[in-house]
Amino acid sequence: MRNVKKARVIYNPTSGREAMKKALPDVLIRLEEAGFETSAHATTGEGCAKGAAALACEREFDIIIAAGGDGTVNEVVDGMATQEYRPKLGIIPMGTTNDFARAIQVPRDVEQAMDIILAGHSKKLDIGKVNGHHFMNIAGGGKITELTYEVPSKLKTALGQLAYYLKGVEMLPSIRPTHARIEYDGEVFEGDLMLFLVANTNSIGGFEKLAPHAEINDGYFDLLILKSTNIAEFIMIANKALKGNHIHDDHIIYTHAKKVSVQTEESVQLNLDGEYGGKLPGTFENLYQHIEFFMPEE
Ligand SMILES: Nc1ncnc2c1ncn2[C@@H]1O[C@H](COP(=O)(O)OP(=O)(O)OP(=O)(O)O)[C@@H](O)[C@H]1O
Repeated sequence: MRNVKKARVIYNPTSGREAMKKALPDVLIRLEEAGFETSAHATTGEGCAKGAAALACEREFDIIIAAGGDGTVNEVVDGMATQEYRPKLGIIPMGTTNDFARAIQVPRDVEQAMDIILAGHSKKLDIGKVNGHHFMNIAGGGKITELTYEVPSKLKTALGQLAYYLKGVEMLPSIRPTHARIEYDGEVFEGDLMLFLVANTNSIGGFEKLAPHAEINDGYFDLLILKSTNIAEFIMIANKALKGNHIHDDHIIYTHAKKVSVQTEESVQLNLDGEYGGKLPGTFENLYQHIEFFMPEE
């Protein structure tokens, strides 16, 4: 009997104003027409996409398609990362934030995203791991990064990314530095910092130039440490960051690293791809070319 290839679509029915509910039949038809035996899994809440992705690996699907926002892609990657067999992964960006899709040049258009998957060009990309969780874009900590998930998700949906910034500005006066020790590939920073970021891509919620040298398949993170500043300096550096000019500032350490260990005296939350990711301490490891993604040919 002919060996038919199998595709599993894992989608968040609530993301992007429920857009996938309407798009799903066409997605399934296109996959079937391309020769895939296709099935779909609608997520029901937190952790669901992770479990579905792990199962699709165990059942040896040929491809997985994650349809949703960064949260859904993160869960799918997290579910796949610990599996021995990992199918190729396609993305249909549907969320409020689709930073990772943007990083790999997958447009927020179902037809075009499907064109990319069915064209079949794929690339093995790095992902990050910390304390047993995985991330594709960015991990970070420090009082400022704790802002992002204090924005209620309803507000996030209604106002999109603007909500992050409004909340950020409102919170600025309460941002304090944190004492930390960071070891990165044999070097050490010890001192007060406002935030640290461990970036895998340069696509970070509107700040496209925050980690301007980040390459997604080189086995390295971009590590960015913002040392202690006052509010005026902080705003000045944030403005520079919009253009990528912050990396030469005296308050910034910006370098490459494969492995980064962070310890803090006080309790600091971790942010993984924009969501709460547990607490420090943590050791960030770059998993070199760990997952193969469908993406446009360069
Ligand atoms: N059926 C569901 N109902 C409610 N929440 C869900 C459902 N399925 C998944 N989720 C939650 O949605 C999160 C991912 O959202 P995703 O990133 O795909 O979309 P989004 O539009 O960016 O979401 P948000 O507006 O919350 O940022 C998952 O981590 C999960 O907790």
